[in-house]
Amino acid sequence: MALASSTRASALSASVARRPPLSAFRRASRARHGRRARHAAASAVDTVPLGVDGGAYAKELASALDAVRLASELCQEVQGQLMRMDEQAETKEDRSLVTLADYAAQAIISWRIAQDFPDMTLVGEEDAEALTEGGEGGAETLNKVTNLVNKTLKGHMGEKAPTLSSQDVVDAINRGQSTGGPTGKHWILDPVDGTLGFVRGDQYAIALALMDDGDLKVGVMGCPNMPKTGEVLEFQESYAYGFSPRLVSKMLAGDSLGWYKGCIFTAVRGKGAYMFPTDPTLKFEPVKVSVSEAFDPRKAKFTEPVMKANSSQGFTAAVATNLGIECKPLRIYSQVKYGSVARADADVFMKFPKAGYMEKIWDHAAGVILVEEAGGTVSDAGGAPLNFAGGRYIEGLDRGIIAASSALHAKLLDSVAKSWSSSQL
Ligand SMILES: Nc1ncnc2c1ncn2[C@@H]1O[C@H](COP(=O)(O)OS(=O)(=O)O)[C@@H](OP(=O)(O)O)[C@H]1O
Ligand SMILES: [Mg+2]
Ligand SMILES: [Mg+2]
Ligand SMILES: [Mg+2]
Repeated sequence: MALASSTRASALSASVARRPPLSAFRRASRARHGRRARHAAASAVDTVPLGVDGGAYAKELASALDAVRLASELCQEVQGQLMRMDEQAETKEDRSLVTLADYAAQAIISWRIAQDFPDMTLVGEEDAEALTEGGEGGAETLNKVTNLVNKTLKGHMGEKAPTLSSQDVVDAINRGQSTGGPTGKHWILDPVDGTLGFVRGDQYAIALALMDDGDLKVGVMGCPNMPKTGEVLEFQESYAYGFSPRLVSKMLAGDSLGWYKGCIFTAVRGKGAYMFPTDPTLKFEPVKVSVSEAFDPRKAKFTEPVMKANSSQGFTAAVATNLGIECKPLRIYSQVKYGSVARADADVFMKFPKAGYMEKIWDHAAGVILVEEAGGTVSDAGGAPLNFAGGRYIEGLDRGIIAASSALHAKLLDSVAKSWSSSQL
């Protein structure tokens, strides 16, 4: 299967052709979500667990949650195929990995949000160029992506599910080519963040955020392999398969009771951050999540990217030592790292990419609002908040990204400054 470049902007289409009647989606959504559906006037609002308040963004939160649930299910299926070697990852022109799931998750999320917000704009990681200009291989991939999207919709909506054409799927993916900006509402999407973790059977995240007039307002992050119990993250295992007896006993030591892994996080500006199971049939109350309170350097943990190529692990080790942290780093693929800081599995997150690397807004948007709403602070290495309104990249980023509880953030900033000047000597 040959895949062509995904970097050149493709022709855009603002709408998905043959959109099914909204009422069909709403009826199916109600049927699927059973009892709660009777209380809700608007369609997707029934998907939001009781106690999670979307405030002025209730409709956007509901839509985002439904979209991320669809994509989570789809990704789990593809990860299973990858583990069984029925499918394989491909390499984009920038040498990064891409799978059927990256395309299909962007398509299904884009399509789902557009059902509720037909004029929405989306800053998404993927484009469909490799599927439309990749010759026979591209056509074959597009066919598989389309089948995956339709199968997932059918699983959720039953007979009422629309059948999207390949062109619908291409249009939905390419809607993600927006450059965002400081005015109006823009959705920001990483359909599969941590694709390397995804293909290795490990952690990944479906990361969706809404920015309104330059400020992040909503974040929904699906983490289908994230264990409910934080300390389990330290075990280097294949989260896509069953767990080893050692890990299961560790998980059962918590109060998991049927919810061992699979977490969705939601955050709405001013309304807090919550976690509940990815699997909608598990009826657990949403848990309000908060960053770690006290900082005890002997017990503190910091989290960072797995790959040395993505962040300087030597520099972060120096910062951690300066803070007095003794534990080895918790290296996790994807924005699951932000989730682990938000629910206090880790106290600190750091990422220091190579000089010249431009961070993309979809790699951080959902995670940042999640940590902020859990009581934390996220900034660049100079202490400035990240700028999500400057286009597809985080403009003006000073060196790297750090996150911690608001109290610890000041100390962290100080340690970064000290370690930076000594590393320059
Ligand atoms: N050179 C370089 N430096 C820094 N960051 C890079 C680099 N190349 C890629 N990326 C982006 O990193 C995203 C994955 O981040 P992770 O934190 O999951 O990295 S790691 O695999 O744990 O090391 C990854 O996101 P996905 O493509 O969605 O997986 C990339 O956008
Ligand atoms: Mg990628
Ligand atoms: Mg990413
Ligand atoms: Mg991605």
